[in-house]
Amino acid sequence: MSTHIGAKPGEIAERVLMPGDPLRAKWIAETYLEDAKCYSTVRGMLGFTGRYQGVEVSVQGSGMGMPSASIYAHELINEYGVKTLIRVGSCGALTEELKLRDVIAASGSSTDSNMNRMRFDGLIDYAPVADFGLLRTSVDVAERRGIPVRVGPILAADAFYTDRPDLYDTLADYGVLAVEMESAALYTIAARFRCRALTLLTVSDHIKTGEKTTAQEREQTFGQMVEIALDTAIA
Ligand SMILES: O=P(O)(O)O[C@H]1O[C@H](CO)[C@@H](O)[C@H]1O
Ligand SMILES: O=c1cc[nH]c(=O)[nH]1
Repeated sequence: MSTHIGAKPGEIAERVLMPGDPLRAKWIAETYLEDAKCYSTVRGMLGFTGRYQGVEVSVQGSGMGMPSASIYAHELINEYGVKTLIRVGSCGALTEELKLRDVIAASGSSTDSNMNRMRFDGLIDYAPVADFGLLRTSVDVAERRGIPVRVGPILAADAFYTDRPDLYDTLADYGVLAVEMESAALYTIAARFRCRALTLLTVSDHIKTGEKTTAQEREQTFGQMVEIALDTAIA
């Protein structure tokens, strides 16, 4: 096992879906994977491997925020040989062009996190981006399934609760669609270790209208996003 994942070598597939919520990981495994087996319960951050349309796929909870997600992405890639990571998360919409439950494919991820400033010595504003092949496949897959997907940039924020909602409006003026808390770190780590990463999101909250889904809905009802992620993972 690695420091934070209790799997033996070979128990994790090369393709991994990564929700923040470990119970969403359980729901995905139980709903979509054949012969799903739990390979890790360390810290309650559940991980499962099973088969989707005959292909081995794993689902690993990553926790909330970039420090937590970075640990799982790093260990999955460097200790378990994972090559493809697709985050399946919830997000807050920053623009009224989006509504609750819309699905987003995040082409790029701005961030207020200091993690990359440290990485690049404060000298470069690195631009974390999705793997183009995965992004393109996800759009094709969604089209085939008849699921509308909005492709565009998002914000990966350190804080869920902000004192600066005005910055969200400014970002929306620059085309940023939504806010979540992991994608910039995921894209950066995947680039660093030459893996492929994509973030798919479902709008769980609307920052402009105040509408929101329940915790149970965030855990168990974002099926369209998961179906796009699984089809993309095995393509
Ligand atoms: O639903 P998940 O994947 O956890 O994603 C979003 O939800 C959490 C905040 O509620 C953060 O992790 C954010 O990125
Ligand atoms: O990070 C997140 C996730 C969902 N909704 C938000 O407002 N922020």
